[in-house]
Amino acid sequence: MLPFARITIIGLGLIGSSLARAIRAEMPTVRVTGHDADPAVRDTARRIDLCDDITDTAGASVTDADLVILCVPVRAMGAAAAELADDLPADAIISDVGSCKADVLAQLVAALPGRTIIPAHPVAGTENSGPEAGFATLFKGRWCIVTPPADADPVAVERVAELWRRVGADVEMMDPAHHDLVLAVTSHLPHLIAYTIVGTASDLENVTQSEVIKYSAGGFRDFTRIAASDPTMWRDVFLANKDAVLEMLQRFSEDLSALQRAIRWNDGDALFNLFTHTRAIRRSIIEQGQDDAKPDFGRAH
Ligand SMILES: NC(=O)C1=CN([C@@H]2O[C@H](COP(=O)(O)OP(=O)(O)OC[C@H]3O[C@@H](n4cnc5c(N)ncnc54)[C@H](O)[C@@H]3O)[C@@H](O)[C@H]2O)C=CC1
Ligand SMILES: O=C(O)C(=O)Cc1ccc(O)cc1
Repeated sequence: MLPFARITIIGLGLIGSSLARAIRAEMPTVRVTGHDADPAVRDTARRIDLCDDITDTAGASVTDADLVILCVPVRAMGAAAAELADDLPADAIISDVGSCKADVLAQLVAALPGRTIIPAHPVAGTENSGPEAGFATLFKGRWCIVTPPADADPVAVERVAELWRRVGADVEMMDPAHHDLVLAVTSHLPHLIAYTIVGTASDLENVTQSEVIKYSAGGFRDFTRIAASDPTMWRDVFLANKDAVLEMLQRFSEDLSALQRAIRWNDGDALFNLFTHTRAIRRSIIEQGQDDAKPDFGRAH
């Protein structure tokens, strides 16, 4: 049985539009309604026939929904939820796709007290944004981490999990705070490092911009892809997951200082031992057949 019959998607960018496409591809009888705060995004969504219906107000999009999924930047979640609160049916489940979970849960609980809130995070994406960047297969073979509050209704949790399985994701359950720590080191810190290194390279006085572009082979080129990610989305992630990111950044800075010291003092053994260890980690990921599908969130499209 289908987990939901009428799904509303709020925010029709990369993730919202991918979800709309995936639901229509995998569950064609489900009615998909969309809303976005940006009129230009609504126009595009109508032109590309993204949903069965696109509404001009958030309230009109949820009146008969049995699931509402918020796909807006993480610091906009509370405002987006508040806007539809008065029109949300009593038995509707509300979920989201935000990249960090504890702060978003707090926003949703404050905006929708007493409602059934089952947050989730599809660990799948690209550096692109907007309704035309989405694609139906984005979630296939990717993790979706569901982070229900401690007292969540297990039936509601299972329905949300089943939705994500239907669009191809492998579902895991996690505590929101633990999710935020794990993702701080596996996703948020790598983005921060990419933004930093691309900024550093572009600021150098004695290396020209054209040299940076011309010789951006290998590693640096990968960093430029990540550093092209959406500024609004990532500003919000770092501010909403501040504590976990700062904790991981502290550890990273200490490890970077240790490497700096090893280079300064010609400690080849320290460098060799670390690089041997990290190579073994990559190889064990590949042996488990997960190099493309799970831990590396950055599959290029
Ligand atoms: N981009 C990625 O790779 C991934 C993003 N996420 C999460 O998904 C969410 C959406 O990200 P993207 O789709 O990439 O962003 P996006 O920038 O492509 O789309 C966001 C959309 O939300 C709309 N919006 C903003 N505030 C709104 C409001 N109050 N009401 C209605 N619409 C509003 C914007 O107009 C925009 O069209 C974020 O919370 C992000 O953390 C999760 C996994 C991967
Ligand atoms: O494009 C990439 O490399 C990503 O890392 C995509 C991504 C961005 C944010 C998420 O919360 C999950 C996945």
